[in-house]
Amino acid sequence: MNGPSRHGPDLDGLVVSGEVAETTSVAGALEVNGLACAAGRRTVVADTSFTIRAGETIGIVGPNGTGKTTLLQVLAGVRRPVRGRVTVDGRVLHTLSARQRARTVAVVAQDERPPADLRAGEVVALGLTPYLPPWGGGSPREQQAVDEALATVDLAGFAERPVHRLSGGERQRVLLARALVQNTPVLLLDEPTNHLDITHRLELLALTRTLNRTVVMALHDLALADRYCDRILVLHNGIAHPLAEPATALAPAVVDTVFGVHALRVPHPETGIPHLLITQRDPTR
Ligand SMILES: Nc1ncnc2c1ncn2[C@@H]1O[C@H](COP(=O)(O)OP(=O)(O)OP(=O)(O)O)[C@@H](O)[C@H]1O
Repeated sequence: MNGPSRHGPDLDGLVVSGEVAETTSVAGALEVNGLACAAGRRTVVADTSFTIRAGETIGIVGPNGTGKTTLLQVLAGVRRPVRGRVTVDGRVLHTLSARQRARTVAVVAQDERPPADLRAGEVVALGLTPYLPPWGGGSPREQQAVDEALATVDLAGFAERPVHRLSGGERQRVLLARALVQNTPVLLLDEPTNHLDITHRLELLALTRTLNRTVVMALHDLALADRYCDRILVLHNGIAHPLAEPATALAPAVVDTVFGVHALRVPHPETGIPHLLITQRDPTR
């Protein structure tokens, strides 16, 4: 993905139909207090409290069905918590209007499928909706924001391509571009590397660290979470472990208990940067 500016696409001061998209370099602090989340009738994450600093990249990991998506939906404000509350920069998320929320939190859901008859550029432009008056849109400035976002995710020139003619990975990157033009202080990504080839997988994770916004993402690949996240939240058996730096959150004993696999943190032979090596419990297998 092509070297983004500080905010991904350059939306600083973007004037959209008379409104200025608000950008604040230090926004996006998230406070979670006594949160309990349920899927259907079942509480999947109980009594969780943590604080995310503005600009941090946070990974949520846990085995299948432990509540990563459910927690992200609550952090996005689209699912109500059973108990507790989420605040973003001091404002209680679930009391915000839909428009205010859409200016605060952008989401790329798991396996999201935009309408097949839209073009890629139209999908990205949906991210500008929170800044538009009714029936607004389509100005050259907005088109420029869409084109810049597409270039950021390495899809320059794809604006006119119908969504049904995109590959799974290209569609995933279009959805990320939509979230980038939304220009929110908080970005929530549910398994964002699904469908991506290894190049775009690594580029996406590197990109999240250059956006100067708070990124919270559910990830299955523990080695990538370890490498690219400032801190990690591990979900297991209905509880969230304390939010901690990767070396603590994914210590070998924790990985063994939660995932039943063997973890070893080894320095990369060329760079010396620690990498998490995951094998079955019997490392010879
Ligand atoms: N609408 C629903 N009604 C009842 N139970 C649900 C509903 N949606 C999800 N669940 C259950 O809630 C639990 C948490 O689901 P969730 O999708 O949040 O987990 P996850 O950690 O994201 O899983 P995965 O890693 O498989 O994507 C699972 O046991 C799931 O079966």
